[in-house]
Amino acid sequence: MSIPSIDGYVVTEKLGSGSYSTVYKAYTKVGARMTVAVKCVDKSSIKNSGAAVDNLITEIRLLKTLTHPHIVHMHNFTWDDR
Ligand SMILES: Nc1ncnc2c1ncn2[C@@H]1O[C@H](COP(=O)(O)OP(=O)(O)OP(=O)(O)O)[C@@H](O)[C@H]1O
Repeated sequence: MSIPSIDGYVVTEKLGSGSYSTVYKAYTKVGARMTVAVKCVDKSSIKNSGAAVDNLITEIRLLKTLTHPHIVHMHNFTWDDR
């Protein structure tokens, strides 16, 4: 996946990748430049796998609710065409 364009963020480099995702380093455009990790899941990579879609939705649902110093905090979630 090429470096994605994401509203509100300047994406600077690739940090790593998982089974269905690529994670990028980015910072917020507005206000203090908060550095974040942006996890991008390519829809085409999961469209034929019901289990992968279920896992993704579970991950999003859990990360929305979990607050713990040893668990990464999800600030934002969005869909786009890809
Ligand atoms: N918050 C983060 N900060 C820095 N690097 C990260 C962060 N989150 C993920 N990464 C990097 O991106 C890689 C892939 O992240 P991802 O969350 O998809 O991994 P995973 O959950 O281990 O993969 P899988 O989906 O295969 O289980 C990680 O191994 C790590 O190198």
